[in-house]
Amino acid sequence: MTQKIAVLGGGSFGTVVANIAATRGADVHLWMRSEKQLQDILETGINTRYVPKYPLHERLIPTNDLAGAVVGADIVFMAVPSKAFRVVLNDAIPHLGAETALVSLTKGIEPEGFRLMSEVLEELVPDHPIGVISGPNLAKEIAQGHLTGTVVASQSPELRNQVHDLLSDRSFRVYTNPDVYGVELAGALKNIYAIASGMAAALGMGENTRALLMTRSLAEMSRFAARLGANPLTFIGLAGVGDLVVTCTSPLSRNYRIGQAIGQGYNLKQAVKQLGETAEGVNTLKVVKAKADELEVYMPLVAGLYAVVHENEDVDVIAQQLMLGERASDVEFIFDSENC
Ligand SMILES: NC(=O)C1=CN([C@@H]2O[C@H](COP(=O)(O)OP(=O)(O)OC[C@H]3O[C@@H](n4cnc5c(N)ncnc54)[C@H](OP(=O)(O)O)[C@@H]3O)[C@@H](O)[C@H]2O)C=CC1
Ligand SMILES: O=C(CO)COP(=O)(O)O
Repeated sequence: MTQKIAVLGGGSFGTVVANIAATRGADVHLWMRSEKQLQDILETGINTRYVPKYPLHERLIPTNDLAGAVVGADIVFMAVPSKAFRVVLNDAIPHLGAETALVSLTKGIEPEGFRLMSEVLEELVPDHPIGVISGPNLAKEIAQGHLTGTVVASQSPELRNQVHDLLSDRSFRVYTNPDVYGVELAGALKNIYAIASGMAAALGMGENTRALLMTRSLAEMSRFAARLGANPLTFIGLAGVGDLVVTCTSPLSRNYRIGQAIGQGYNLKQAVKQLGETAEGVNTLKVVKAKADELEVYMPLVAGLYAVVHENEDVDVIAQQLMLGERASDVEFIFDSENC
């Protein structure tokens, strides 16, 4: 039987995931709040605002009727920014079927209570199968057909297989992982370091410096994640290293572009306005800085970036302090295991 899929959020990632599912034979309802955007897609067959030049499959039905999109859906994919996640989910809940699975595509953290999106799902729809998707997935590259790998994480093997079968195609490879928290945390945290990398690029860093920054970012994010109970090994997979590499090197990443703009001398407000799209890392930086302070986790890159982005400290001064002040152990999990 043909699956019914709902994707809530008509931005760049929601649109490409919806289109892949439609191309794979599902009936896909792509919900967006904007009437103007809906009319544009109905007229042109393209989401010109978010993914121009990407023709949408005829099985993809754009809509702004949330109830109609969700009713009878086998899977609901949540593709709105984290700040809108809870509100949109609450609106969807009365229309969910008893068996409907929910999968988050969102890479952010709710500030109140430091909740990841899977935790919001667990809180609000505890009886439904839930999962997350994360990985090196620049939406615009997926739209161009570049070979891409993603990770679906869920504690339900059935849901992992269902999403794998739904979305796998010649250019989109789906890998699976049971570590929901680690996969999701990696996707949220790397946005912070993408901002740092964009900033360093604007300041003229060399390739040695880029390698240093990315490797120390990985050390810092896995240290934080391990403290919160995630499996640090998840961070060497696609959702960790993979996503860190792509967002720390590509100007297609919106977080990287925020960093670039700040490195060029714009303030945060100007950088965000110029971007005009979602850059989750700006808020994630705030939330993670507060959590790291609370838990006393050593995160010098987060602390330095926070000072520049949110406290207007001078970027050159902080950049110098950062690398000079860092602790000198390379792979600290080795030291931990040797009890040094
Ligand atoms: N783009 C990418 O390459 C990837 C993005 N992600 C993650 O996916 C999530 C969504 O990002 P992305 O698609 O890129 O974002 P975009 O900025 O491209 O689009 C955001 C979408 O969410 C909608 N939206 C925003 N606020 C609300 C709200 N309160 N109620 C309803 N709809 C709302 C916007 O509608 P409107 O246009 O009306 O404002 C728009 O359709 C983020 O967490 C991001 O980190 C994950 C992997 C890849
Ligand atoms: O998460 C992404 C790629 O995997 C998208 O990154 P940005 O949100 O920085 O564009």
